[in-house]
Amino acid sequence: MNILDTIKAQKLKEVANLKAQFSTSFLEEQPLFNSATHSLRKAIESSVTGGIIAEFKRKSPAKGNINLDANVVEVTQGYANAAVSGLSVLTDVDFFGARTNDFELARKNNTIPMLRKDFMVDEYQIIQSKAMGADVILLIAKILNKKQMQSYINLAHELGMEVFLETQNEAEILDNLDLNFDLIGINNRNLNSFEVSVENSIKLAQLLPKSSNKIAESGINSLETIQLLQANGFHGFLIGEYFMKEENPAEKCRNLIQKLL
Ligand SMILES: O=P(O)(O)OC[C@@H](O)[C@@H](O)c1c[nH]c2ccccc12
Repeated sequence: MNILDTIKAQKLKEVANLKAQFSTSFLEEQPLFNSATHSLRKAIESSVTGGIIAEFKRKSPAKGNINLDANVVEVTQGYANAAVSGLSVLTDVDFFGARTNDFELARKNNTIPMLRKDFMVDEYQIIQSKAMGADVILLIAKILNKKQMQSYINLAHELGMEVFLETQNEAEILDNLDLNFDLIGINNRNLNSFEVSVENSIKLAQLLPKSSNKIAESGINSLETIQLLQANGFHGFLIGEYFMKEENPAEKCRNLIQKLL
């Protein structure tokens, strides 16, 4: 089994356990469930600081341990103070080392748009995302069929959240362009082989309409790469490891943004 199938199988089990513990009406009673959301799309469109979405990630299947002991409040507040457009916070425990309260702690201490980074395979997780205070959910085209994506998008929108659609190849883009997602990410990293190719993302970006909000994801580790991606129509940049591998991730982020100004 490849890694994505392994993660997906694990997620389905995790969701079944959660459903048995917490009903959706319990989730809907959570204080954050009814809180107002913040638009990541608008934050990126109006950004004067480069449209960075900074990620909080302790480890990953691709890179192993990155920064296991990082303090989620310190790092995410530091990112926000560096004037990023949004935060991406991993919530997967098994493969990405998230602690169960990372997202909630980040949410309670930040007001900028927050993307819940996880593998959505069930509507339950969309409701759970809203209860956590997420502004945006991630849908990964590679692990969902079109019917699922459409219904998850509708539900997210009903709950006032935006949808970030992640794609990685030509078919995933062309087959899904008619969906009403809010932001579209092109992942430089193939989630099965872990191979990173910025050139692949640049080529794929040409398939997207001008009006779409294009985000380049993964393996971004230099000012030059961002400038090359900007010149090829990308508006936003999702960056994790480049910041998180430092003892002070927010400082690294601040330094990069200063160079982008
Ligand atoms: O740490 P990087 O290489 O800067 O990548 C960030 C982000 O793109 C990556 O974490 C990611 C992209 N798509 C995902 C889907 C699930 C989990 C994680 C991801």
